[in-house]
Amino acid sequence: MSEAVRIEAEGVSHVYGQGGPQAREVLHDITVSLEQRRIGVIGHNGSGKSTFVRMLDALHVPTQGTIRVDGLDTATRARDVRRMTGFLFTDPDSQIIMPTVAEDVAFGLRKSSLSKAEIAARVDDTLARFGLAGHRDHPAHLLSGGQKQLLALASVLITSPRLIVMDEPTTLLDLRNARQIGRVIGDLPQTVVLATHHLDLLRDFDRVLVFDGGRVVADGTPGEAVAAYQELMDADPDGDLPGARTGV
Ligand SMILES: Nc1ncnc2c1ncn2[C@@H]1O[C@H](COP(=O)(O)OP(=O)(O)OP(=O)(O)O)[C@@H](O)[C@H]1O
Repeated sequence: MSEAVRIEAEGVSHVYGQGGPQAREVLHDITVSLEQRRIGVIGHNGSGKSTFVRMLDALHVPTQGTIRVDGLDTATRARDVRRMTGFLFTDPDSQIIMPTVAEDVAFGLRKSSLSKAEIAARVDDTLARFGLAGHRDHPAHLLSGGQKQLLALASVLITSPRLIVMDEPTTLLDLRNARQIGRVIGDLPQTVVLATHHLDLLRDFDRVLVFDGGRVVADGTPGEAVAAYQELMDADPDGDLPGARTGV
């Protein structure tokens, strides 16, 4: 197993629409240092989870403060950070690039030094692992929502990134496929950061951050974090709550 990728956020704030009439600060002065292999991120809808995890792949850069991934400042070394990071979006349509399922999975290897035969073998293995072998030549956009999420994960994993960041990757999945993703995540040798409302996926995680109103309000084991999250909900029963889904 490779060493965990260290992630350091120092005084990180983020404003959407900075300078404009709609400017809004949605992350406030976050400082955390993460060196575990499995990091969960939970919190209410709109609490800032997506904004934070997107920063780990330099999709957003902080308006104040710095994020370092493996020592690289995401604001100045975005390309290097992206090279080591695989990002899984909630909406799989946003990352399906190629017409067929097999072509989409192979896309990530287009710049590798592998031969055509080696790429084909890797694609076949990956499709089998995600239950997509029977859809090899299927138009990717015609898969079901859940199959598309599996395809998106397969396409990210085939490139073997050192850090995998996932933003609610199980929203469209049925129980069986959500469990499958849970197992896949459990077996990954890489560092994983997972933002999710599926709290059960985090059961074996090393560390879970709880976001509320753009701040990290709790940080601990999955048990501690989920308890803190439930306390938040109890304290604000009329808030805009996602309904913590369990049973995955
Ligand atoms: N591109 C954007 N422009 C302006 N505001 C945004 C943008 N993206 C997110 N926001 C706002 O930032 C705040 C945090 O959103 P974010 O998506 O990070 O929350 P979240 O915790 O991931 O929510 P959810 O659980 O619903 O996905 C929200 O109030 C949201 O409306």
